[in-house]
Amino acid sequence: MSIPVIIMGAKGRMGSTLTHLAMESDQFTLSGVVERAEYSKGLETLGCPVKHDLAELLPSCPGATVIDFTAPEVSLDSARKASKTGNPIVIGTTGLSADQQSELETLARDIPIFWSPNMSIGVNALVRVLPMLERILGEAYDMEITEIHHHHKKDAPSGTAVKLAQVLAESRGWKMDEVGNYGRQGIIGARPEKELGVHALRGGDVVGDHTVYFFGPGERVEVTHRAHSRENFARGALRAATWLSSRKPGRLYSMGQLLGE
Ligand SMILES: NC(=O)C1=CN([C@@H]2O[C@H](COP(=O)(O)OP(=O)(O)OC[C@H]3O[C@@H](n4cnc5c(N)ncnc54)[C@H](OP(=O)(O)O)[C@@H]3O)[C@@H](O)[C@H]2O)C=CC1
Ligand SMILES: O=C(O)C1=N[C@H](C(=O)O)C[C@H](O)C1
Repeated sequence: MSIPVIIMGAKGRMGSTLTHLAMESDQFTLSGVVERAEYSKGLETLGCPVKHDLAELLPSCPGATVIDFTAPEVSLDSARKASKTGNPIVIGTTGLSADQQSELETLARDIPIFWSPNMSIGVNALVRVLPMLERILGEAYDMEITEIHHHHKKDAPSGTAVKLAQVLAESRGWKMDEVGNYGRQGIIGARPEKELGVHALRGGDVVGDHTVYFFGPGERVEVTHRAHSRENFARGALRAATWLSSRKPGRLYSMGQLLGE
């Protein structure tokens, strides 16, 4: 069975990767793409409808899954539009505010919505194993996270770093809004024991690196994930679209459920 998909932001880094993978695969049908008018030149060669507003496409694509890697306000708008027509939606956009996340959760009661800040299997495997590492090493180990991304990236820290920090903080019984330290400068004094540093580096064309550090007495453990290409994110999103097509609404789904919590 072929899964019909609509790609938002088809000229973007993730949008174009998704569009090409969906076109190449017989497991997906490209029902249409959406891109802003000034950037949509060339998309007509895809041989599917090209629109500038998702709302123009949805009524003619019942059941098609929208895949959206754009910007927070755009993804939220896509979810609102999809909720009017009942289309499922997979969102990979990061940098959503707490209010935007909570609106997604509300919309997910009406339509199937999947949102993950990182669609790679590797990072989601890390999400699983980090609490175990944290428990084994214990509180004597200071935790810090660094992330490196290309110079075009708009949000910081990355959605993945935010997720990894949440997982580590929860494992230690901490709250990120109480212990998070996002970059250091000046005479800051000694590092408090109850702190979790998250630091963003930007430059060049780095696809996405994340390192979690556990600094302990006389040693340190470093766990690194490096994405080599955007294809692994896109393949994860297409896998999510397939998985979501047989899910009912009710809760905001993520990679945890897809991989079997
Ligand atoms: N979850 C995951 O695994 C991953 C998530 N991401 C996240 O995905 C998001 C996008 O990243 P990336 O692809 O690098 O960014 P890009 O800027 O390359 O792509 C975003 C695209 O969306 C387009 N867009 C903006 N507004 C609209 C609109 N109203 N209608 C249609 N299209 C629109 C942009 O057009 P324009 O250029 O005109 O603004 C652009 O083409 C980011 O939040 C990033 O963090 C990225 C990789 C993996
Ligand atoms: O913007 C990107 O490129 C990426 N964004 C995601 C994030 O913010 O975590 C995932 C990946 O690291 C690439």
